[in-house]
Amino acid sequence: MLKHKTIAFLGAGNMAEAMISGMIQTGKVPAKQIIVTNRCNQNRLNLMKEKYGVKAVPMNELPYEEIDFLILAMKPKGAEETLSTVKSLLNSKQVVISVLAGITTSYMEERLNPGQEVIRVMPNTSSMIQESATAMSLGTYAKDQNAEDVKELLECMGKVYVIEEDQMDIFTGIAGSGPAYFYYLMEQMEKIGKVSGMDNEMARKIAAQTVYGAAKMIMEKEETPAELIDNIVSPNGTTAAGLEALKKHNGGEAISQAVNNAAKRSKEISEELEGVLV
Ligand SMILES: NC(=O)C1=CN([C@@H]2O[C@H](COP(=O)(O)OP(=O)(O)OC[C@H]3O[C@@H](n4cnc5c(N)ncnc54)[C@H](OP(=O)(O)O)[C@@H]3O)[C@@H](O)[C@H]2O)C=CC1
Ligand SMILES: O=C(O)[C@@H]1CCC=N1
Repeated sequence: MLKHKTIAFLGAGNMAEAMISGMIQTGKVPAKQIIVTNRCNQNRLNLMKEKYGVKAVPMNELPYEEIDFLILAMKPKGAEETLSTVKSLLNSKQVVISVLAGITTSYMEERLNPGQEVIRVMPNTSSMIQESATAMSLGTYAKDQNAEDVKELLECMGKVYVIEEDQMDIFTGIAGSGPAYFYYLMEQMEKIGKVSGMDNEMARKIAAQTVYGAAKMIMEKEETPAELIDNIVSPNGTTAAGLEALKKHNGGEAISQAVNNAAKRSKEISEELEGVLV
């Protein structure tokens, strides 16, 4: 089905590129069926065209009548203006998909024509290599067939989880922002490796392989994280010493706070844009 769909991105930034990269790699969506636009950065559009073979056009040349799925991929603060612009350009068969943090389906529905299908999505930048953990929540009017097609589209970018929209903030805290926490962690590992005399490229690869292996164990084995930790810890050994330092420096609390703070910010964005004081 996807090969007959035309998908347009309003926004040509990091997230749009990661999603396009994932889509193209599967071969399920022909590059010529993908259109990308932005407000002003022509260099960026040229790059998307050259790198992925997609169509890249100025905003005023976007062929709305050809579009099946319109993906909003600009910053959340641009949502209001964009929705009011596209409202009169869309027909009732087109689906609006938003990847914007904090923008709720009801926010979109209130600003579009009655009955317009909307789907809220939260991918992450690992879409680039088809390893995103992506959430989707359906708006009031999303039809089953379109929801299935959008899920198939998102599966080009990795794993997809259909969730209730009230879980979207916490999902954003864990998975939308999550890659950044692991990059941060790996950056610290690389730094300390370097301080101890290790080549930093080598330390980076070693840290990444370690995180990758640990993630793969969780994905492929039945054991819980606690059981997997148990398999590593020797009494009075190196891991016990490492974990003791993590606990002493509130490592667990730091992670919880990071996720919570991101989730809180997602909720705040919704409230700010709805005009509710926070
Ligand atoms: N980066 C990430 O990891 C994730 C991001 N998101 C969401 O994705 C969205 C985009 O983030 P990201 O790609 O990182 O941001 P970027 O700043 O990299 O890209 C934003 C893009 O939107 C364009 N743009 C801005 N305003 C408009 C507009 N009104 N109409 C069309 N295009 C516009 C910009 O170009 P120009 O200025 O030329 O218009 C630019 O190409 C955000 O809403 C974010 O919440 C969601 C999940 C993960
Ligand atoms: O930082 C942000 O707001 C966006 C949403 C999730 C990841 N990046």
